[in-house]
Amino acid sequence: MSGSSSWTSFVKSLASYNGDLASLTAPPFILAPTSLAEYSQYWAEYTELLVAPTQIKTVGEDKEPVELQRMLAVIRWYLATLKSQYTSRASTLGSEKKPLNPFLGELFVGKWVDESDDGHIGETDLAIEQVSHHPPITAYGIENKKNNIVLQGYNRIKASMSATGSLNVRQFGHSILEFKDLNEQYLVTLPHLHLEGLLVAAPFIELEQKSYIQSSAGYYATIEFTGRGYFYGKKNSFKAKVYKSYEDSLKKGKELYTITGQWSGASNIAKGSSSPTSSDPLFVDISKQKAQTLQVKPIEKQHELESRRAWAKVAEGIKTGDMNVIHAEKSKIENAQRELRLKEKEAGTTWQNRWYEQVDYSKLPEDHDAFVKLAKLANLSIKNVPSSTLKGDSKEDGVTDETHWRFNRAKFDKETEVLI
Ligand SMILES: CCC(=O)OC[C@H](C)CC[C@H]1O[C@H]2C[C@H]3[C@@H]4CC=C5C[C@@H](O)CC[C@]5(C)[C@H]4CC[C@]3(C)[C@H]2[C@@H]1C
Repeated sequence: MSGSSSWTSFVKSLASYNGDLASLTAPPFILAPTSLAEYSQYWAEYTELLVAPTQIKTVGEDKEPVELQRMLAVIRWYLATLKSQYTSRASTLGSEKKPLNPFLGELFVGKWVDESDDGHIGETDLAIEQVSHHPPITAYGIENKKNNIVLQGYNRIKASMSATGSLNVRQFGHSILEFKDLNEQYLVTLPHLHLEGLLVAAPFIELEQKSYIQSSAGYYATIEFTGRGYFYGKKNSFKAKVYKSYEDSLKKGKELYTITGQWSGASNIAKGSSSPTSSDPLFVDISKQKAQTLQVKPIEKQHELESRRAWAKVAEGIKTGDMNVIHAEKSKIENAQRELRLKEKEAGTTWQNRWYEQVDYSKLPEDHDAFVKLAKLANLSIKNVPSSTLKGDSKEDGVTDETHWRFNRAKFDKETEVLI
């Protein structure tokens, strides 16, 4: 591996890693020429699967309620997002890479056009904003007007090195998926992950523990992740269990369905609590689904806050492996940011978020939006704690903060300068 000596010294620096990823000067070959702000596009690369639940309106031949069929279709979409989120760099760049650290107010917008043969998907628009720099928080809003779908969420991570040299990453945030014509919403929480292969300069992600999906129709799913592990096991493995409600998940044998396989490939489904085998019906084969390419304006047409324009020179330096250019161009961006913060401090102002706002649920009625109701149905904490934290879990003890980032769709729809 080129630059293995610089990697060795880099790995040594990991030993004193203090949790702030930006503090690490990783060698060029491990740097992605992409800002972390872009990563939230992975929530909607499979627009066919994102839209599919809204196409289910009648009871199927197996007489399953439409809401249950839609829950299964949402789980298919969720699995596809995992493949995008956690394997895209490995499949395009050869391994996981270190993304650029977004600056406050960095924007990333784009659209997926309808590639279906009957036009049932319509256009899907993406609006990402780096809403916080300390700590780094990315908020995203995805709109599919034709089927009246809004997907919004935000992401923050806390990273730490493990004694065995892998990077443990806990995620904060969640996604809220709304099918407005059906008056149906879903709360989707995030898995924890760790990066293996750091010591051999070929890092890749494995998901771990659990994430949850709660439907406003009551259906509740747990998705448990296991990696290659020590015993025989395929990478990217998961087991999903679908219940009529959270309460049913506490009782033995109440699974409506069990789904097992690889979230990046094929999975099978069986009714009830028994784990399906490959002779059971195929649930989905994500590797056979087509991810769509996001359409992003050419850099010369972008606003100065837009990610690919702002980072263009740094990205060029990463592509040519020129550490001097990377350092010089990154410093320009960082110095400009320091200047901005200084001016704001002197003027007694703070940076105004553009399309997102912090919502403090402790000050709002429960039915302010779908979040509190869905979290309660799923016995999930509404506090600002790591995603997928259950209500009453030790992580939330003492935390009083109930603020979360929310998409202000009206502001985005009124946007005149940063256009898709
Ligand atoms: C340990 C320090 C270091 O720089 O090591 C370099 C190595 C490439 C590993 C660290 C970086 O690995 C990257 C992977 C990134 C996650 C990938 C996907 C997602 C999903 C998305 O929806 C939210 C963000 C998230 C969790 C990324 C967070 C940042 C990660 C862990 C990068 C690490 C700095």
